[in-house]
Amino acid sequence: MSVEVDRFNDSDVEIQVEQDFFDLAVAERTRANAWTDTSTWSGGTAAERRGFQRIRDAKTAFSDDDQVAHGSITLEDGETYHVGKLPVFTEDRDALVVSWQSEKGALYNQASYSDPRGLTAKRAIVAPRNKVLSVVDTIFADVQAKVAELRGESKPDDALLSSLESSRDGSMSDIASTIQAAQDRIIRSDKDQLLVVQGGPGTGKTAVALHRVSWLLYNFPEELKATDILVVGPNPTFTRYIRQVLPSLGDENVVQKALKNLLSPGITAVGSYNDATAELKGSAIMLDLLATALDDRIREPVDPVTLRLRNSGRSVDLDQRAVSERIRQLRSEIYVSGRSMLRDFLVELAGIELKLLAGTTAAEMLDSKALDSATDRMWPQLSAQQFLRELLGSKERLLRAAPMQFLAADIETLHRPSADKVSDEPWTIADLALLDEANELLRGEPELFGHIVVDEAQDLSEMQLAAIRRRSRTGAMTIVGDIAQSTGPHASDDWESTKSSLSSNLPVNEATLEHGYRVPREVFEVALPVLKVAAPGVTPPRIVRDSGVQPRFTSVDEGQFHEALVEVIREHAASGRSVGVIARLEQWPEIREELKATDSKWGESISGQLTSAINLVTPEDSKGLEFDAVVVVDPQDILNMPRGERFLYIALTRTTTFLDVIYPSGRLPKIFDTESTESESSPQLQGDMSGFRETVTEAEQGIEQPESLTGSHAEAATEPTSGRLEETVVPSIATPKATAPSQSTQESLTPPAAVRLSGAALRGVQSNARILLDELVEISPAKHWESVVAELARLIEESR
Ligand SMILES: Nc1ncnc2c1ncn2[C@@H]1O[C@H](COP(=O)(O)OP(=O)(O)OP(=O)(O)O)[C@@H](O)[C@H]1O
Repeated sequence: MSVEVDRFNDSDVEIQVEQDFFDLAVAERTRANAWTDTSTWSGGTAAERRGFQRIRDAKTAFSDDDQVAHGSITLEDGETYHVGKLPVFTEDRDALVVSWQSEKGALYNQASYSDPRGLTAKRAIVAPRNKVLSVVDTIFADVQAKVAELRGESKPDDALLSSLESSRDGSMSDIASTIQAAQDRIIRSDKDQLLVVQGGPGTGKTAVALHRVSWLLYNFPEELKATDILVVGPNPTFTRYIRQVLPSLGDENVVQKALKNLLSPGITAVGSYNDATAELKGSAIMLDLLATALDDRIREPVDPVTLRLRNSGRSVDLDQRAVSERIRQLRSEIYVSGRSMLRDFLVELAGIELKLLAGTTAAEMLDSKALDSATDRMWPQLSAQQFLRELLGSKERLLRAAPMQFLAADIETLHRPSADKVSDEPWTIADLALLDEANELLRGEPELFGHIVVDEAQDLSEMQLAAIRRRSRTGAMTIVGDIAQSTGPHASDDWESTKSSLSSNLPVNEATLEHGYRVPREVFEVALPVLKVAAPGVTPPRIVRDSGVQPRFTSVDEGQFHEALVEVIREHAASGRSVGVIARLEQWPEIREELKATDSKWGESISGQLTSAINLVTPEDSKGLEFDAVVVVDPQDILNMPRGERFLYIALTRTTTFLDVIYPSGRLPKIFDTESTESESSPQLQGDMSGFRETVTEAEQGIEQPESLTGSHAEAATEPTSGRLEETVVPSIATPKATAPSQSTQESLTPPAAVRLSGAALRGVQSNARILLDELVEISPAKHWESVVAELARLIEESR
């Protein structure tokens, strides 16, 4: 049996020891940064050489203020190693700090309750700008690890908790210092595979995928350069949101692109969701249609081919059969090369016919414009846009190219009148993948990458997956997403079609991330009934933390809706929170008006730019993003979208702490009905918090009506209500489903006032105590509970 105990080791001695170490390491790092040439050094292990190389490459990525190490590990033999983002060596090439990507550095994140990986302890070090403020020691001893192992759970440590509770500023940060063991296994799994990672909202899929990129670059420098890796995101807003993570790990120059910019750079798509056309255009059957349609543009001549000669009224006739024969040979070539070879052949044939005088060439004698037009008549010069426009604009062309399985109705679905000019063509998101395929048929392979990461991959059509697959050199990819958040016209209920669209001869593996880090328990309880309807087959994430803040539901009279909404938004912004206001685009004009009227500044997801304060976000754009506070505007409106339940689930799970749901009076969707949802409990939530989930009895239910909107979440946090929804009514219209405070088990664990623990320390104690309590309750009959209580008291005392 083993137990993990977190100790806040605030002793001055320990802090001074660490400070001395930090001073030395910072000095060595500065000295190493002054080197201009490390190439002459060829000694040491491969890992050390990579370390040196990395120091040189990362010079621009790290400032002197960057924390030189985020923790340390102590091995069973007593050796201690500090772990940081960048290795640091002394002049004698001793490693002072090992990189988190190295084998030794990995142990810091890999060690867990059930598997300490040969560590006796690890220490998290808080040292902003390299000034050591505190250290937290995790001691791996026998009893508690066994408890955790039996429960199959991982308890968030304090470093993780404080990272999760830190406020967000509109762009994602790295997690190198708090990677969890299960995440670490995915980050370091085999390079040569197609790896699909499924995980609920906030389980760290994006973070894991990006850290995997960093790990690959560190460990396979010969095979993978930063420019060999492609990270594909769902839209430019998301790409902007994540773009700082890799540079903050020292990895600049990785290509990070939104799908539409990858497929057809420079073309603005006027996207359409969920219509039959998008669905058909996304299906793999379009691959056949496009190939046949392009081939159909190549015509064999029915008469001799006549070419005019330069500066004379004369021409030369070429044998129609010879030209046709050559065209048949060239059809299998890439389109543009085939055309160029045909043109060369016409010149060659003309040379034979013309019986050239010595010193002259056929190319000189032929009129080049006439030669081009003759070639064009058989093999037209086409851009991808021209080809697709002419195909979609002609039922005859579509009909000739249609594969067997096509119905007449499919032709109608695809057909659309062409715009007057190619540049005016109203391309849709679905067209971009068709243009990409057309480009490949016309010009051959696009730029290839050694490893491709795709985020939010659950929404991709077969055509989009084909476009990604063709950019992969070997098929090695990391694909992350959540089936429950799959919403487009290609929404699927499993990963099978994704795997088969992307597969190569490399192994295909699927991994799952189970723990939800972003969303606190209070919020997930609200999202859970929505998930059950949105994706009944999907297992909910195991939520790792409570925030102590209850979600707030606010009903407002129609006439005052936007005024009240903006008041809620401004309340969050005034507290320095990043705010995501998730509303359908149709609602935006009125929200904008009201924000303007109150002199507020805000960012908009449709422009791709988020701010660290107020942001207007569409449900579609909200995928992958997160904020300190989320305001969901008129949930019924979101439910009315196609796949509305999934969009609502996504919207509700974007917050790290505060959730406001605001709706016009009488429009609270039934899905939030507390009575119908309260009776169904979540096995996952129970699994995580058994014995601690607050249940609301009939007697406890009541109508709580705070007086005005000024009641804040912060107040709710200091005086926790155990009801599921905190409901605010503006103006004073009664809403039926609010609940009154009840005594929660969490409250009963609060230590006496004399024990002064920081918030994170207290939660650490409570969390340890909970695990132990559950375990003891399970194995002890009720008469032994006295000893359980004594054990709790001891734990609290020990953690002071
Ligand atoms: N080990 C960790 N340490 C610290 N923070 C973490 C850890 N794992 C995840 N997080 C944080 O949790 C949040 C959610 O992570 P991320 O965006 O990667 O989740 P996701 O699974 O991609 O979510 P979604 O499905 O909603 O896009 C981020 O703020 C991330 O930094």
